[in-house]
Amino acid sequence: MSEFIYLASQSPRRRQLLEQLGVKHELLLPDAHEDTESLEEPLRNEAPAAYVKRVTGLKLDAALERLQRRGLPPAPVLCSDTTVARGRKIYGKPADEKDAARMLRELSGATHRVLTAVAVQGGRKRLEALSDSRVTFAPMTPAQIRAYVTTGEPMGKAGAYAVQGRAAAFISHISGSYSGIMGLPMHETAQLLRAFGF
Ligand SMILES: Cc1cn([C@H]2C[C@H](O)[C@@H](COP(=O)(O)OP(=O)(O)OP(=O)(O)O)O2)c(=O)[nH]c1=O
Repeated sequence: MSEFIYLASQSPRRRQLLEQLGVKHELLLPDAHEDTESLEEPLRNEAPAAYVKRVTGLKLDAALERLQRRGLPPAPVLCSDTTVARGRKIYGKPADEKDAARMLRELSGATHRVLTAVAVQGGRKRLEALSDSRVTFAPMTPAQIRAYVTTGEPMGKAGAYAVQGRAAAFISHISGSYSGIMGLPMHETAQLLRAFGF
């Protein structure tokens, strides 16, 4: 039985949340030449839940390949992906500030879903979980959206906001998993890791 897991994620939120669970982990980050962006391209008409699960699987495949290539000691590998969705529309990480403002305009005054898939593989065993939450944004004025985008917080975040940051001021209601919205659902992750003996 392994003493630690590999966290294959560049997200500081995921690292922080895994630390909160008290699980010993090492980062398994991509090489400079690895193309991680293209893994996150949605297929045409792909439903959000199918999308987030598929991307998580691709991240995990890439991470396992990396582990082999580097000849690192074996241990379970954990990957995750978060996406925001309204109906079938998928909101990933904004390309730039303009894109962030567009997303926030569309999310303002409405309820959307935040889906986070987690997958762990150890040996040949692969287990997956999906966290599905709902977040309601109060109406935001154009000036509020501009000011929020200027903080830089939306960049690198699905749906162009951070529940754990200043966007909290605009969130009137949440149902589901706060940690899942932030990027790693603690309950589901703990359950998966328990199945690997943690
Ligand atoms: C909705 C929301 C997302 N996010 C973040 C979590 C994820 O880091 C990011 C979604 O992008 P992801 O593609 O899920 O993850 P990532 O590219 O940051 O990291 P990696 O693929 O290496 O694991 O959005 C928040 O921090 N707060 C929020 O409220």
